[in-house]
Amino acid sequence: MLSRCLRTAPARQSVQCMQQFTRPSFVQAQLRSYSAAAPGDKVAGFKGTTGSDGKYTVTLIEGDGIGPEISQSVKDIFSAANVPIKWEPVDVTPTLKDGKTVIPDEAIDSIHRNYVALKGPLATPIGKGHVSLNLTLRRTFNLFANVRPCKSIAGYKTPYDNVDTVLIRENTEGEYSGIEHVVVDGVVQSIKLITKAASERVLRFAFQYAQDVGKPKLRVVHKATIMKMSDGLFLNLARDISKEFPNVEFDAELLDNACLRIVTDPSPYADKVLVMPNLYGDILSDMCAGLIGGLGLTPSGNIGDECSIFEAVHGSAPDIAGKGLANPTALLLSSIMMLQHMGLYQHADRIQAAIFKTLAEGKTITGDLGGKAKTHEYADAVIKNFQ
Ligand SMILES: NC(=O)C1=CN([C@@H]2O[C@H](COP(=O)(O)OP(=O)(O)OC[C@H]3O[C@@H](n4cnc5c(N)ncnc54)[C@H](O)[C@@H]3O)[C@@H](O)[C@H]2O)C=CC1
Ligand SMILES: O=C(O)CCC(=O)C(=O)O
Ligand SMILES: [Mg+2]
Repeated sequence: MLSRCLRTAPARQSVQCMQQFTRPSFVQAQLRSYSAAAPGDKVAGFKGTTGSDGKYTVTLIEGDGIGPEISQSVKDIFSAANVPIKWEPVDVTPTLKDGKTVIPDEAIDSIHRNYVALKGPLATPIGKGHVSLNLTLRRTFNLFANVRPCKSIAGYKTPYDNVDTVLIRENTEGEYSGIEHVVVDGVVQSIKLITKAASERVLRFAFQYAQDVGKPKLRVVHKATIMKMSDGLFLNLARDISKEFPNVEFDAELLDNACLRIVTDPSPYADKVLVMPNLYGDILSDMCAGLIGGLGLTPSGNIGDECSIFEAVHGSAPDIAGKGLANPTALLLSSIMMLQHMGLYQHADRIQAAIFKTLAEGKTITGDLGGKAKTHEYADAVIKNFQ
């Protein structure tokens, strides 16, 4: 890719091309070409290295609610598959420092050290209490792009069997900036912050992603008719950056229309990557999950230049927590994205094949999919399906 960039880019773009080249390996990983990770090897983009035991260390945040149950499934399956990683569990229970919510230094240091983490869902109190730890982690590590793929599961019947969307959500600002204040009693203001820097960063990532994964159409989902300045800036920057990617077809669609059209007929979205400001990606990704069978099935990757954190799209599911009812597939598929990011393609492919086989058989699936299996029974079935 670097040589292509240097060949085709005008001088003013060469710095950008270098930045593209140093983007995390997740994009390249999605090409699914196998690359062996030997002890000490450096996989392009992912900076972690194996220890003397030949294993990578990965930070594990088990999370709240169903988090420990679904994390256990990932641990059991990885252990049965002999994946060469060691988990480093960390506690992210927040503390107050100078009036601000902070995540313990040990957890932050662990992610900095390992460059990669798998995270269970973290609950956020409604209306008051600490700020979202999920957002805090994304901001702390500058995880600027949240990649949320959503694909129909073979054998699991839903109204459409051809859903294949990839949403890339700006992950550090927008409506999630958390800048809110009382203007006068009874009037509050919440600021949607859109910056050129953060927008350009996620847009370039999205164009590059679309090009690399063979979905060479990028669509910006926006509401620049109403938010003329904020979404307008995002959209205009996308138009400008599209000129750097002549091989990627670019267009734009209003958010409300995109919602209507995806639920009416998802097939025109299968050859595109969608990129959008933060809140739109949050909502649209839950909506797409609904089309394939629910939140128990959709993974995500929070991608940064240094570190990346992989997590399910769903939350802590307090309604089913502690009962062994949770579907661990979403976190498992997130861990597959993580393995691809780390260059461990063979392990990723093997586990992924076993997951899809188990779901397609339909004998040992969890209650959200109409089955009767407990979380651990489903995990055991996945292990039995290893080739
Ligand atoms: N990235 C994260 O860590 C996220 C955290 N949250 C937090 O999670 C908490 C609960 O949020 P909710 O709105 O209830 O959303 P939720 O995603 O936790 O649950 C929504 C519905 O989906 C079901 N569900 C979710 N995951 C499932 C799974 N793996 N298997 C089977 N069913 C599953 C739940 O039982 C519930 O009926 C909140 O405190 C919220 O702030 C919400 C979304 C993302
Ligand atoms: O942090 C939270 O409480 C919710 C985050 C969320 O919904 C998401 O990341 O999709
Ligand atoms: Mg959400």
